[in-house]
Amino acid sequence: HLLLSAVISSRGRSRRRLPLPPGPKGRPILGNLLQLGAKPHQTLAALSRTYGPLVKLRFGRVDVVVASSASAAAAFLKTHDANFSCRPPNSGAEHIAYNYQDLVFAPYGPRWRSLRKLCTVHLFSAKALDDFRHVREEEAAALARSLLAPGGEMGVGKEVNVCVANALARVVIGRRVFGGGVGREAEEFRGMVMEMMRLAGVFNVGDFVPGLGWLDPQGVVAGMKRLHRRYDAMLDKMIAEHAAGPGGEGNGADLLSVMIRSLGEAVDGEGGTISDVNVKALLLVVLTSYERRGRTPSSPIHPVMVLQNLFTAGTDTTASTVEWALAELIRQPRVLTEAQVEIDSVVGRSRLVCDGDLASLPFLQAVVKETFRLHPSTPLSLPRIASESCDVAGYHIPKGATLLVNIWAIARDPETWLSPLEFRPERFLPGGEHACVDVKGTDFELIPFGAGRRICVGMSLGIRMVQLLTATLVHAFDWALPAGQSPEKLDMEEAYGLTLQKAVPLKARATPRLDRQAYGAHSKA
Ligand code: HEM
Repeated sequence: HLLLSAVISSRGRSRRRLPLPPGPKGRPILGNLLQLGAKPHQTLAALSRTYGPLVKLRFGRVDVVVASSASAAAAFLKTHDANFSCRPPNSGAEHIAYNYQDLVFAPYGPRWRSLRKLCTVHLFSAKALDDFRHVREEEAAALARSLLAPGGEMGVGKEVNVCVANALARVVIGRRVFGGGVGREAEEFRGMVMEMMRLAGVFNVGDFVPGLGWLDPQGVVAGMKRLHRRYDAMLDKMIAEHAAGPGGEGNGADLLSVMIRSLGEAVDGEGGTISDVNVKALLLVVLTSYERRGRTPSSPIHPVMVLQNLFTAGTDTTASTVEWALAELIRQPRVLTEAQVEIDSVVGRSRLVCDGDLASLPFLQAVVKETFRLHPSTPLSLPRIASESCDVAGYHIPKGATLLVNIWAIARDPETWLSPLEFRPERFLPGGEHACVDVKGTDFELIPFGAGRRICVGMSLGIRMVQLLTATLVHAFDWALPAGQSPEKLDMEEAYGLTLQKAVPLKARATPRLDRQAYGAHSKA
């Protein structure tokens, strides 16, 4: 047996190593970091036009491979997914994610699995989505009512953000967070999430050239530390209010209540159960300030970390997708009218859209898919790391390489998409070129939520929320741009961050188009 292994391994050694994927030459020390520019997803897309769908770069000391076609993405996220199921170390995980103690950055393993399961069962399963549908409907109705208030043009993104944050908060901590709509607190929260996404989107020199980390030339680490303190304070307040008792949904079905109840069964980093954890004591620890940094990977799952993940990953992604959808529809009045006609025919004009209507609105669903295609909220997905070296599509991928999947470029690939830059929902309708394509991680030409083991955990909720809110805005209002702005000239420029914002926030005037009483009622007649 030993002899056999020796023969196999010597054969492995003597086999010629495949070449690395092609890519531009980098500079000394920083490699290709300075070539990324202000919109790395666009720069990387341009590089893939020169070098092909698999490009190799070097950021400081780190090898980076970028996949920019559906088949390259499938090779990594399907064929080799197990080897790419961890995320690379980075300053964000250290300074913001409580030293990797969260769900987004946790190494693939038992702790990650138990966190994911907890969230899936209580928030994102079909049953959980059903149990909380009234929450989404009530918050969508509150959004519609807030838009009724007279007052000229409004920032659509801000309004939607409050709505999404409240809907999420009700299922996660059992209460709304911004009772008063767009106000100081809501603005501050949104600012924090946007700052987090901006900082997390920066390719931080210190992550790639450890020797330069102390200089923090882009100010990323300093910014993250500042932000971390503000986040901490906000989450502590949320948890304290939760612990203070009644006033929330009241039935203890929210995720925080569930987590507090189930902490005793939580799985630690080594795969064992922590059965002797006193839940009450743990909650107390949360409520009094304590040293969170430097916790070892075997520490128990902590509610704060998961809450932070869910609020950060769930609000801006969802809200900015709705903002992009509305901007596209305002730009193309024909498509907006078609969506309104469809919803009117199913819902009428005497009530708002409800969750149960969505399945009967194929055109609206196609509008949402087309928005996810052109404006995926995390254009470079979230990075993965090669746990071992491997061969992909005829190239050698070294161990420790960072994988970036350019889901933005894939969804605009002219090899796959007809008139890729046109907003044309019909492509997803029966008879269209992509009639059977969905966004759920199996059709690699459209993977706004990523794919494979670490696909977005909140995908089911994200899709429902974007559909419901887009449908509500389209059905309940006619939309007009501020005087002097023409729809076809609407600015659609992108501002890069971990999430892709509209560089110029959409401002528009909403005119109600339903019966007055509809804005207070959303149940099926
Ligand atoms: C429009 C909506 C959304 C989009 C486009 C989106 C996109 C993504 C993408 C691309 C990833 C990386 C997947 C990968 O590595 O392959 C991700 C991960 C994640 N998303 Fe989302 N997301 C959305 C909404 C949400 C919501 C509503 C939540 C929760 C409330 C959420 C929570 C997460 C978490 C926790 C992860 C990390 C999962 C892991 O590492 O196991 N997302 N998302």
